[in-house]
Amino acid sequence: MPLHLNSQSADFEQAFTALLGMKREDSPDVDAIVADIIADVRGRGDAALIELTARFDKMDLTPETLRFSDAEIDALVAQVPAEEAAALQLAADRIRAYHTAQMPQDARWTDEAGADLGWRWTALSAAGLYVPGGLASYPSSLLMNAIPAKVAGVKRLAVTVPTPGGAANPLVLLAARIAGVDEVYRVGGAQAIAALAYGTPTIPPVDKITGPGNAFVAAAKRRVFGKVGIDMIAGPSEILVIADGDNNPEWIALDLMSQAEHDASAQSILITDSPTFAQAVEDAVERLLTTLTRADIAGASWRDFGAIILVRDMAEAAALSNRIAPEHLEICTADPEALLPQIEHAGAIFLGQWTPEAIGDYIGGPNHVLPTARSARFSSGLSVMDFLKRTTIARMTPEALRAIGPAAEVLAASESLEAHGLSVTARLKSLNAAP
Ligand SMILES: NC(=O)c1ccc[n+]([C@@H]2O[C@H](COP(=O)([O-])OP(=O)(O)OC[C@H]3O[C@@H](n4cnc5c(N)ncnc54)[C@H](O)[C@@H]3O)[C@@H](O)[C@H]2O)c1
Ligand SMILES: N[C@H](CO)Cc1c[nH]c[nH+]1
Ligand SMILES: [Zn+2]
Repeated sequence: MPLHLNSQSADFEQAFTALLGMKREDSPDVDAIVADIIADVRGRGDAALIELTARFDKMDLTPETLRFSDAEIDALVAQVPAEEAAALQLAADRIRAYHTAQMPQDARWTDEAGADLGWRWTALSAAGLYVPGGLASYPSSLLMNAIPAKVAGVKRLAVTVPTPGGAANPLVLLAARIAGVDEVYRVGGAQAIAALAYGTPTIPPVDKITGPGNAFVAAAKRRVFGKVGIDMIAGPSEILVIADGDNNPEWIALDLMSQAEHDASAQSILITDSPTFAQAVEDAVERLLTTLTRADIAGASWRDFGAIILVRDMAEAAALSNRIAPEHLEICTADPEALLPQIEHAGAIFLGQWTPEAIGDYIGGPNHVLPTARSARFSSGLSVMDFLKRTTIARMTPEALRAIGPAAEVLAASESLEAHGLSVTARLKSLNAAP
């Protein structure tokens, strides 16, 4: 049974705070292992990659076979059924269009002092994308990471994917091809992250690493941060549905289960003002859990981390949602647009009963790599901005320097930084000396 909370009950605040503080991830002590793996890859390059891949992925590689050849990618891509290829292509087109609209503008203007100011955006030179191996690998996640990078203008994009026992997912290779990535390596885990960050003779280093992975991958990303940029450390998936009583309980139950089936540590929460509807959704979930393929995972997630919260009205629902700051928020009310301005913290918002969260996972256009574990309070989902840098630009004319330079001299003196002040003074003197 999921947790049941009622905003009117005396112990609500205590129970809700406990819900917010729930620990949903094991953090096994992998850091020492990862530190050794990174040092090994830095020291021995490809030889370490080959040895670690034989140990962890039961696969024999040579420097020549670390990278998928074009012919190997062709052969795998040819195995993908036409219907799946068409769906992946449509997803890619829509994700590309959405992220193209996201591109920020350069700016340049002259202010009242005559100073020419602005900024410009430029892409990272090279990015690395980690794609988790085995059954956990999602071709949709490859598109969600690679397409924003391409749209931003990243010239080189390298993908690493473990292929345990030699098995590769053809859809992942097709997704790479559709996204325009042809540099794909058969390495995984901390060794892949180390190779992307520090480079080996076969894998040139990148500037930023994105993509999800297990505890070893996450620990390695934390360790290489600083040497390279990283996106975020994604936690188990979350969905919060705010729904009034005028919804189909079966649909809402499916939406809750759509994230529960990702991971036994995922979290699905329903907030509603209707006790009858709450009961109907709970009954619908129980029915679903007798048929869903991944009922074991979804059931564990619902039982251990699921919650149903009864509130007085939708304003209260919005306030609680803001405290939860969910990765995904569905607003299934008569007028979702009316509630939207009250929502301050959510990774992605889905409005109305015709917008199941799964549309956002695959085909809507927005990115599905989103902040989890309440980090939507201070961060956003993956976007073109993750692959761009903003550089400021300033140009003074003599008039502008005359107008604002003296204040710089004063501030430099106040910080006892003589050369700073003199660099302005020298120019002002030359201006004053000019006939
Ligand atoms: N979009 C998403 O957020 C998303 C998508 C897919 C998967 N995931 C997550 O990715 C993870 C997939 O995990 P996975 O393990 O199947 O694949 P993975 O690719 O993350 O990890 C496989 C690698 O882990 C390393 N490894 C395994 N055991 C090790 C050990 N004892 N010591 C050192 N290294 C070891 C190996 O190098 C192996 O190649 C899951 O946690 C899943 O939740 C998230
Ligand atoms: N919902 C996941 C992120 O929270 C992304 C995903 C990939 N495939 C299906 N769903
Ligand atoms: Zn999903």
